[in-house]
Amino acid sequence: SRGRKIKRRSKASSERASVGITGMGEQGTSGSEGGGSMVEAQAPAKKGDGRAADPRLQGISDAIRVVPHFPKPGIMFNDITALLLRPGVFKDAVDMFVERYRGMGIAAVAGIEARGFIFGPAIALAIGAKFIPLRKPGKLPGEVISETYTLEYGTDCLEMHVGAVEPGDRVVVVDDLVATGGTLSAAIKLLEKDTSSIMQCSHLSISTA
Ligand SMILES: O=P(O)(O)OC[C@H]1O[C@H](OP(=O)(O)OP(=O)(O)O)[C@H](O)[C@@H]1O
Ligand SMILES: Nc1ncnc2[nH]cnc12
Repeated sequence: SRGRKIKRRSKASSERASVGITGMGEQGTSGSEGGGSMVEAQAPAKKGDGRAADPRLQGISDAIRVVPHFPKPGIMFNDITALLLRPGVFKDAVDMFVERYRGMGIAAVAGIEARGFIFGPAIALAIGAKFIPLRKPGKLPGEVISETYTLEYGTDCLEMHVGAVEPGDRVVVVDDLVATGGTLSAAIKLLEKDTSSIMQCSHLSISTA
C-alpha cells in the first residue's frame, strides 16, 4: 500500500435538503425586486398558494447530500460538493441566481469565503459584474475592513479590501447557505461600513426541515 488514507465519515442521511434561491431586497429602498424577505423563496411551493415551484429546485435539492453530525454532533451538514459533481445541476443553481439578478444594474457580486466563491464568480461573469471576495482573516494583502461574527459552530471573521465596492454600486452578496444568519449579516455589515452601496443578498437557501 502507498499509505493513502481514506477517511470515512458517517453515512449521508436520507433526509433531503429543501432548497430555494432566497433573496433579500435592497437596503433602505422600497418596492425593490426581492421583496425584502429572506424567506420568500425558501419554502417549497404548496398547492394553491400562488407560487409556482421551479422544477430545477427538486434536482438541486436531491443533489445536496445531508450528513448528520458533521462537523459536530447535532449538526445536519448540507454538503454541496455532491451537487458540484453534477454539472447540469450545478448549472441550474447558477442559472437561477443569474436569472434573478440579470438586467438589474448589479455592479458587484460579493462572494463569502469559501462556498460563496464557488457560485459567486460564475454569477458575476454571467451578469457582467465584478467579483469581490469577502475573505477569512489575514488573506487579503491590501487595506481591509473586518467584521467578526458567530457561527453555528464557532466564531469567525470576514474581511474585504477597502475600495473594492464603490459608492452607489449595487451589490449582491452570494453564499450557499444561511444557518444562523451570522455570516450573511456580517457580510452586510462589512459592505455597509465601507460604502453607500445598495445591496441584495442571495443564497442557495438550504434547510433540512
Ligand atoms: O448562517 P451561518 O450560521 O453564519 O452559517 C452559514 C455559513 O456557514 C458556512 O460556511 P463556513 O463558515 O462553514 O465556511 P466554509 O464556507 O469555509 O466551509 C456556509 O457556507 C455559510 O457561509
Ligand atoms: N448545517 C450546515 N450545513 C452546511 N454548512 C453549514 N454551515 C453552517 N451550518 C451548516
